[in-house]
Amino acid sequence: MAQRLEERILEYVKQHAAEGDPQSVVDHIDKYCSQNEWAMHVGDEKGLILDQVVKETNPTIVLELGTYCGYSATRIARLLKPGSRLLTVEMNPENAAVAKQMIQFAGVQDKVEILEGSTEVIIPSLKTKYGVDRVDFVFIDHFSERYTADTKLLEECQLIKKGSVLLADNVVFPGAPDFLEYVRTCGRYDCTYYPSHLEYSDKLDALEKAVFKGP
Ligand SMILES: O=c1[nH]cnc2c(O)cc(-c3ccc(F)cc3)c(-c3ccc(F)cc3)c12
Ligand SMILES: [Mg+2]
Repeated sequence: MAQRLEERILEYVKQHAAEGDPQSVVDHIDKYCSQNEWAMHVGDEKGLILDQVVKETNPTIVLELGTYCGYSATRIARLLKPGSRLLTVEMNPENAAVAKQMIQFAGVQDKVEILEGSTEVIIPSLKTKYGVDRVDFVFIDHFSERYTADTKLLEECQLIKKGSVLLADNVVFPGAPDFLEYVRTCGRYDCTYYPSHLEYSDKLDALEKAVFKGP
């Protein structure tokens, strides 16, 4: 029995999912975490909303804050057109190691780059170190306490331009009240609220979409 929950999830995927099939990886993570052990992936219900927003945005450069096991990176990458990239930031090295293997198994490694470190350090280095000019879509799913500061950092670093889409998980549970307040009142975002449920649970949760209108 693997020591860590995240390693048990990876093991289950490797033994049961179809290698090279991102949908199969996503489905098997959902199966394991709804039937065996709860884990904090965005999940299947909120995942369908994520899919819809990714499809309508059709992004070339995606930034994800909070990789965890690579569930949402796999979910997003499976929808990206050829030549597009997903950069995902994870500060926990053990989770990053699991995510690397998960993404490899799913066969989306050519589209996904895992950046190990904290967002406050990595975001300011995206232009210089990772050759990013702008990001078209940001999935915010790391720590709700960092949502507002990192959103302001994306603005200050001029990484988001008119039309860039932010989508934040957990705005109800655990909740991100200052983030909702900021994007809804600063005048620079068009916001949409998507009520849903906490992954693998009947607790209420929601996603917030914030489309940048420009500085
Ligand atoms: O931290 C999270 N990052 C990204 N997504 C999360 C998510 O989708 C769900 C949860 C979550 C966990 C347990 C629970 F009862 C309710 C919600 C968390 C989270 C919150 C506080 C914690 F202390 C540890 C985990 C995160
Ligand atoms: Mg989440």
